[in-house]
Amino acid sequence: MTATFFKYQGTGNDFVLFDNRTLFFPKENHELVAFLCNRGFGIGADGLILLENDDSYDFRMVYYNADGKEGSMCGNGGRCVVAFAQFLGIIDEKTDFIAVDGPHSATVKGTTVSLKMQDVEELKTKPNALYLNTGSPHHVQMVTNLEKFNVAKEGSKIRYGIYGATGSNINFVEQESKDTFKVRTYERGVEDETLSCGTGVTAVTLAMHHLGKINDNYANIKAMGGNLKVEFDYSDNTYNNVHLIGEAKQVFKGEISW
Ligand SMILES: N[C@@H](CCC[C@H](N)C(=O)O)C(=O)O
Repeated sequence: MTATFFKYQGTGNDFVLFDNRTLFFPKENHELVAFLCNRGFGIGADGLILLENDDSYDFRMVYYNADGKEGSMCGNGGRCVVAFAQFLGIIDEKTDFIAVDGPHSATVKGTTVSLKMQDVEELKTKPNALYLNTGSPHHVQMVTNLEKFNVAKEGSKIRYGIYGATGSNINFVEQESKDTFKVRTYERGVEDETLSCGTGVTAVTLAMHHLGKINDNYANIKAMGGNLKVEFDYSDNTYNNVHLIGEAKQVFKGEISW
């Protein structure tokens, strides 16, 4: 069959998107998803997102990692699917949608999307690191000289060595100033470093607050593919009103046959 696809990116985390409101996409064909995400043989992306109808929300987001398997929540993908929903005329500037980790609200202003993430209660201490779930599982580790750090090698070692078959996304972070952090992420399901990871920079921000490295209720994050801001409130040992804010852009539209 031949289908129209859209390519979006959020700070360099890139996705193939399909409007699947007619449910045409063969969702159980994981080899097809991996092919579409393949940078040599397919369209090329870190993940694939289906926008579908939902009875209770504006739309449903279904997310697959580049390996073809359905993933946990994708923060940058969430921002991209909100921009896509606006492009399709499903929403205006505000939305409530449903994803694998539950409901999300979001607002769009120009190309900037602010996405509300799940509340976070539990941060686990690991040797030299913290582990938390922001919709996806994340290991957060501070390093020095992040620019020279071998993220792919060290990330893969930790992802398989510490977290076993289920795995985790692995974030390396270096503080640049009072409220600004540089972050590089090894993504599970891509099994490589990506240019940015939304649930990852969210996890980094909450972890940095937990470690007393942030005094205010926000952090500016410099990912490899651009800048993001994470805002949050903290009360009763819970991080709530967590927002991931940054650009999400349509890159191109095309047709693909399989
Ligand atoms: N790129 C994503 C994270 C996607 C989820 C992840 N790779 C997983 O399933 O573990 C983001 O922006 O949050």
